[in-house]
Amino acid sequence: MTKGDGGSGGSRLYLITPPKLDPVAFRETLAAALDAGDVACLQLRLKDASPDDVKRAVDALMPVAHAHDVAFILNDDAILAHRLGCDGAHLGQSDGDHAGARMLLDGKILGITCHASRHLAMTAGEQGADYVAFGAFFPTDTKETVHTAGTDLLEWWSEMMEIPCVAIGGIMAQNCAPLVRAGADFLAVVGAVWNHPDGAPAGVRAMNAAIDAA
Ligand SMILES: Cc1ncc(COP(=O)(O)OP(=O)(O)O)c(N)n1
Ligand SMILES: Cc1nc(C(=O)O)sc1CCOP(=O)(O)O
Ligand SMILES: [Mg+2]
Repeated sequence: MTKGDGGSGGSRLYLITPPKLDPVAFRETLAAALDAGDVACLQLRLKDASPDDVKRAVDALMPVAHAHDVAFILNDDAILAHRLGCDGAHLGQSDGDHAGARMLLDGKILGITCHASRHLAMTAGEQGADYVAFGAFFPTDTKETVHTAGTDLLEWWSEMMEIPCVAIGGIMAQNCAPLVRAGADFLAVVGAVWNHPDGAPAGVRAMNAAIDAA
């Protein structure tokens, strides 16, 4: 993950899967979304799935991501990400030992959730995170959120640090401009793409157009 070089503000799209999916049926949906425009990486985020289910999803979806030159990141589990040959893992504050994950994922991507905390972000950077994620920026139906982040955090981080930052939480084409301008390297979205009324490809196009226009 390098600092954004996407749209005018430098942000790129970070796509996260819906929390439940049928891997085989979802292959085509994903391919159509990735055909529609620039996506830097795809995070497989299946909640309450067994390791076997996650493996089936990785086997079905990682080749689609790679065919589109999109990095494939597994949520929540660094050991499984390593075992399944993913390009990296995204870990929250309750998803195990970050320093151990850093060693295991040598040469791979490690992203860490930092909520709205400068302290957590500094610690993640010291532990070798390839990106830090701040959120939630806006209300979201995708997940119950406790923390609220503001654009000051993105400005502070991007002025001070070379490590890329990801903004997440309720981000849509209509509200993303301030995040782009504040220095978010990546905008992570679920609903803006998968719940777009005109379908996921329209969601990807709308997000990229909004990033370019910011
Ligand atoms: C890019 C990105 N940022 C934040 C999160 C949230 O991670 P976490 O706090 O572990 O919560 P869950 O996603 O596991 O519910 C994320 N997944 N991706
Ligand atoms: C998975 C996740 N993590 C968040 C955080 O604040 O850490 S918000 C969130 C949900 C993102 O989905 P949507 O783009 O639909 O709001
Ligand atoms: Mg997690």
